[in-house]
Amino acid sequence: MSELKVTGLTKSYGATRVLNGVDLTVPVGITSVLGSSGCGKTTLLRIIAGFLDPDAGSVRLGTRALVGEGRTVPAHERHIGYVPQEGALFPHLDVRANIAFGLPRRERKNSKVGEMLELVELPSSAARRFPHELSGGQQQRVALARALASDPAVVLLDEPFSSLDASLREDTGRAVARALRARNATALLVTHDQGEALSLADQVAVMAAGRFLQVASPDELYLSPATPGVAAFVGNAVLIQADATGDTATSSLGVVRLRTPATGPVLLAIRPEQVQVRPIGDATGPAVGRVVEVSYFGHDATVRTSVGDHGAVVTARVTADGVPVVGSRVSLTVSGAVIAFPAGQAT
Ligand SMILES: Nc1ncnc2c1ncn2[C@@H]1O[C@H](COP(=O)(O)OP(=O)(O)OP(=O)(O)O)[C@@H](O)[C@H]1O
Repeated sequence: MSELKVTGLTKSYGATRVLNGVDLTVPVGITSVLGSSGCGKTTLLRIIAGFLDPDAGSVRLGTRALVGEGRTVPAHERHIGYVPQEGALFPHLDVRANIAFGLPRRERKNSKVGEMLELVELPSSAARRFPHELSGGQQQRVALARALASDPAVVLLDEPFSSLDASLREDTGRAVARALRARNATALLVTHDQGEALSLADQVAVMAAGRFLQVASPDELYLSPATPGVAAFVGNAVLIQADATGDTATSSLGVVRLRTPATGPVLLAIRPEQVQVRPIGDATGPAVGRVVEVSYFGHDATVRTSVGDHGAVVTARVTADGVPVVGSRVSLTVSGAVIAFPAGQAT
């Protein structure tokens, strides 16, 4: 499959600008576009697929311009597979006919359908079933099989797991990623779920307000966020003002160790797993907070506490046996080295 390159894409709906000069290179592998609702992810995919024209900019596939540079290739000539959120399958056709739909007549033979079912880890017996006889996860696997059957140059997946429940979402996501990798696909996976983006993709592009804040591998994105906004969005860091003097900074959570030395006003990005919560009196730490909300997940829980005179809310992740009561006062300590951004850096 080929590399997809998007350059300077701009798109407005009426007076509202939705894409603001977007640049992105999608190499072979899985690239995830991660962003909150309404930031322009689907608009980007629809332009790449050819369902929508940009106001400016270009999309290239390998050496071929798909749009921009004076030409517009129609959607059906772009060799792009599209997997939408849900409801992609034709309800009156069985799985075999759904998968074969995009194939030239001479290729609509059993072996190709069987090969695609095997690729997406469905039994060959699924071929005779109709979409309403499949689970949501199985339907999405068939939708991917249909998109891949015609050997597209690029596969676009628009929140393909968002209608599935949590456990099915994880299993289906892994199966889809395995199938894409087995085909050596160039895939663009749109999601607003950071866990999905970080766990499935080779490259993650974080989008906000019609532009990319950072494009990096999952671990680089998590460990070295480019801006406070990326740190807050990926990994749910709390941003706290502090005063840095070299290796440490003084904040409302006490003196914390910095990942890289800094001097003067900084914005700390503190992740929930870095905040230790203990009952007051049990080795009280440098800061005291009041528990305002607890979300219990079983394997762990997140505890939101209000700290200091201005009531800054700090989130901590605690083990299931260490969950404090809402309204109680707790001692807070930050462990490990913390990421610091210069105060005033754009988000
Ligand atoms: N055809 C349209 N006409 C006018 N505004 C539109 C149109 N399509 C989308 N928008 C607006 O453009 C913005 C971006 O929409 P888009 O669907 O690209 O976002 P998204 O990131 O995919 O959101 P979601 O995750 O909720 O699907 C939104 O504010 C949306 O309301």
